[in-house]
Amino acid sequence: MLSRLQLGDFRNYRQLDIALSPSLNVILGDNGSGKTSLLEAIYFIGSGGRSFRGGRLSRLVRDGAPAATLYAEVSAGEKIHRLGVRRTPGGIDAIKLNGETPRALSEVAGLLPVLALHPTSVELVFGASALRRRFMDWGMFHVEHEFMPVWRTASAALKQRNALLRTGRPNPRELGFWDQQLAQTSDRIEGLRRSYLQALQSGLDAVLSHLAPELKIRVHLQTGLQKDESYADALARLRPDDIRRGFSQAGYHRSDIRIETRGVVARDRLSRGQAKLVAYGLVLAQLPLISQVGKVCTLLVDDLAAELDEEHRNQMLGYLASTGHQTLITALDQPQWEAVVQQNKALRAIESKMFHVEHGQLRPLTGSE
Ligand SMILES: Nc1ncnc2c1ncn2[C@@H]1O[C@H](COP(=O)(O)OP(=O)(O)OP(=O)(O)O)[C@@H](O)[C@H]1O
Repeated sequence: MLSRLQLGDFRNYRQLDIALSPSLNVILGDNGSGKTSLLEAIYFIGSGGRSFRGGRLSRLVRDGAPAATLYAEVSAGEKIHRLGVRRTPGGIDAIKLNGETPRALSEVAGLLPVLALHPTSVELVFGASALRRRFMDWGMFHVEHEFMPVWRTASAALKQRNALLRTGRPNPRELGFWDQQLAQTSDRIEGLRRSYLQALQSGLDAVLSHLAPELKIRVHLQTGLQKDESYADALARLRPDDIRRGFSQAGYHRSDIRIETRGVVARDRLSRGQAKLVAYGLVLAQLPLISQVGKVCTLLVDDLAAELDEEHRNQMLGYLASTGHQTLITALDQPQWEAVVQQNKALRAIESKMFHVEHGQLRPLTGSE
């Protein structure tokens, strides 16, 4: 988990140095003060250099500054890892982990598992399949040690096959070889994804029973294969069309999670508010799976009050207090937050730290300051 974070010239933070609680951290501040930017910095470190709010990553660097710097101390059991990253508007130009220089930030993505609940999380239900694939592969990356090597082989096979297809006249023997590689690795990845989704389903049932018992949701792997078809069959069937189009239409890279409610695809049935609850439920369902492999997640929760009605928000906060994972949550003001805490026994019981941000300046708050 993240024990300390320092920022330099990141968004509206000229300088920041924050020591975090291993359980709950509440970030208070007016609109535009820098709450989301703080969560975004943590997400950037844990996700291999991504942002959860879209837009151009070059904007992460404070206006007028040459580069943003991020430094994190991540504790894992007794050990503390020290990670420093510098990002210019053009890209990441320096990374240091415990004095060594990794090739890419994605290489150290296992260090700090981060999950975020934010206004665009709902896209997990309504958005493109790539988001759901990334979501399930994130979980498998952290809990299934076999996943990453198979995924790398599959991704290399896909690249080679697509390059051959793009020539327009691929050598059949060469294509046959890559077909076999892609089919085998896709079968293995889908097997892992199926087991993962089964485990995720149990987590989802448990979360939704707290959060929104009225919602009944099932998740399945959707492969795009025809009935009883293998990947080898599908690649053979689609081969002439793949050659015409110049890319592979079957494989692990085309799968999706089918999210259903009472037998209907969820995106065609749920209201936006319900879909938000389902998206949050899916994200939170990953937590027990991460716990099972002895890891702790850092959960970033942005703007919950704006996203959920009071009843669901309180249920959600009660649930968040019980996960055992490190949580950062943003809220507008202290009286509002304290009123929420008053209503919520689980929140009162958990050890927490509170911070106030104003114009990119953060200070710790204590008690009823
Ligand atoms: N590259 C940048 N350089 C300087 N300031 C920036 C940069 N990018 C964003 N900002 C500013 O940083 C401020 C903080 O934005 P942030 O989204 O973190 O606020 P917030 O506290 O989450 O607000 P809200 O409650 O409205 O969501 C905003 O005023 C924004 O205009």
